[in-house]
Amino acid sequence: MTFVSASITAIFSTKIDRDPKKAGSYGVGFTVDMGVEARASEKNGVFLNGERVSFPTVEHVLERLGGKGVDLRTRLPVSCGFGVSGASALATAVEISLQKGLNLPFFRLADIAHEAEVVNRTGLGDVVTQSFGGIVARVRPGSPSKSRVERFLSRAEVDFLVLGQMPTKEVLGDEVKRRSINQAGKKRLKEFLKKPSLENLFVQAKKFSLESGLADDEIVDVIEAVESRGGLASMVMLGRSVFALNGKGAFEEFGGDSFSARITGCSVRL
Ligand SMILES: Nc1ncnc2c1ncn2[C@@H]1O[C@H](COP(=O)(O)OP(=O)(O)O)[C@@H](O)[C@H]1O
Ligand SMILES: CC(C)(COP(=O)(O)O)[C@@H](O)C(=O)O
Repeated sequence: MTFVSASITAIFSTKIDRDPKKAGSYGVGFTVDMGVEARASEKNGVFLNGERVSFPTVEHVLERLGGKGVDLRTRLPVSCGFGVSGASALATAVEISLQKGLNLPFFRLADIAHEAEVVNRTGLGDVVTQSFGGIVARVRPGSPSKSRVERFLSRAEVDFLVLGQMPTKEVLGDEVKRRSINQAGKKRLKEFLKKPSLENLFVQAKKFSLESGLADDEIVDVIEAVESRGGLASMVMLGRSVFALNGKGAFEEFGGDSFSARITGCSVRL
């Protein structure tokens, strides 16, 4: 079994390129001790929590490595900003390599998972965050082997509230949205790096979610409710979800599913 952490993006700006190795994103995200477990399978195709699904990002990895099938398990919601697609792609790449005795270097597998994400527009920087682990600032975009990151370790429990899905493909395909995302994302990454504390991550992330236009009224209401009780909160990119420090009490007055997870520096486990 291979486990790969969820990746929660707080701030990002896109770098689109025809070459998947050069495409990616700048930004800041973090990994937690919840994620996706993958097991190589003799059955053809992708199974998610026991059900056969269409998952082109993972199918891309299977094809590239000559794998038959994979059984994925997760308690995380899909398409809600937790980088389930990136975790699934990376965990599948590691599993298939082990099953087939390919002995490929880790960063070769990570680059294949990144390529699968970029080609299918299900993510840009998640696999980079997941390859390194912790609080990861992506200062040079691209595939894991080409990117450059600043990595910070932090001990914290983060609360999450999931209000709904936001298909990554649609947002990344919208040029107008991309323009405001990129403008805000570059600025907020710079401001985070000036003081790379967990608290400043929340401050800059909230500004990013407002300036980029990605946070809707309900998301803003949740963030403000957490703050009014003395916590910190921002929006999970890209999903209708919120992450918070001391958010549990405030979450109770809203619908949606909530759970908590710890930040981890160890994002890939066998
Ligand atoms: N039940 C499902 N609901 C939504 N997407 C699914 C489901 N099963 C598999 N998928 C695949 O998962 C991908 C989710 O990718 P993405 O929108 O990037 O979400 P995430 O934030 O979880 O990475 C979809 O593009 C789709 O191909
Ligand atoms: C924010 C996003 C572009 C998408 O993230 P997700 O919806 O979780 O796949 C991510 O890949 C990033 O570059 O930081």
